[in-house]
Amino acid sequence: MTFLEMLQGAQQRNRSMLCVGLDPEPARFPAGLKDNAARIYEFCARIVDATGDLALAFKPQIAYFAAHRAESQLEDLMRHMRANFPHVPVILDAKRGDIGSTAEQYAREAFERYGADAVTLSPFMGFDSVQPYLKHPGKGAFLLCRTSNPGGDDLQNQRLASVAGQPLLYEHIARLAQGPWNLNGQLGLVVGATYPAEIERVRAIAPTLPLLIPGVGAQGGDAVATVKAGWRGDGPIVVNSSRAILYASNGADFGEAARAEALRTRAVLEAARAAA
Ligand SMILES: O=C(O)c1cc(=O)[nH]c(=O)n1[C@@H]1O[C@H](COP(=O)(O)O)[C@@H](O)[C@H]1O
Repeated sequence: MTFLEMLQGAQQRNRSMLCVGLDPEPARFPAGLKDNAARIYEFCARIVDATGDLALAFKPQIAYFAAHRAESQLEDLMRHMRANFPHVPVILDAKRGDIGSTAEQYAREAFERYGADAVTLSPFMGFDSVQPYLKHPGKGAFLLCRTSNPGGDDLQNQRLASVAGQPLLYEHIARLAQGPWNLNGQLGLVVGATYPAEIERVRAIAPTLPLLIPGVGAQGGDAVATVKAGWRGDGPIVVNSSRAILYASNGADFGEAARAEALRTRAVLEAARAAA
């Protein structure tokens, strides 16, 4: 099964465009787990169990595990997600980008060590830094295109005078990903929910690619505008929310609160899709 087929299957089964982001910060854990990096797995597994039937995808952010020397907990979590929610794809948010020989190792880390279904990548170093990931059949790769942060403007909104039509850099990335770089249909793009006009522009250039769209929830992106700008029947959107779900409560009811927030966000997204 390809990553795209897996996404489409989860979308239909869970009636969801919501990606639950797993960015565990022990300092924000509830009492009993708080400040204890040895409990990262436990915290995340509770969130996964509370939201797995509502999610289109899960997205663990690798830095939140590595910073606490918690890679083995991430391995356990990947196994937990696979065992309990085998139909929900897992996007490892690693934002890698390096020369081909090193990229081969990063690809093995994501797909073989952690067993991820897809990974996030920076396209900054060009196609040979992306290609090693495409040698893993059925796996997906989301290229950073128009990111959700304000500093995304610094490079992504620069005009490329040397390219026909003088596109902005993010438009050029979208064109490459929809066309010549997408050898086996494995690519998608990352576009921030904080910039709906740019989501619309990317969707026009890349009508069929899956779009990973972070920025609703804690970053204040507009979920309804996001769906309106990005959703097409043949181009799925994966709308990520991390902190708003993870820390919906800092009490013992954090799992229930995460579920309530995931339900709420999923409903907003689905209503916007029905109206689109
Ligand atoms: O690639 C990403 O996931 C990503 C790209 C982007 O442009 N903006 C962005 O916020 N992210 C990630 O998405 C998550 C957003 O988290 P919240 O703001 O807590 O929902 C974090 O893990 C970010 O690293």
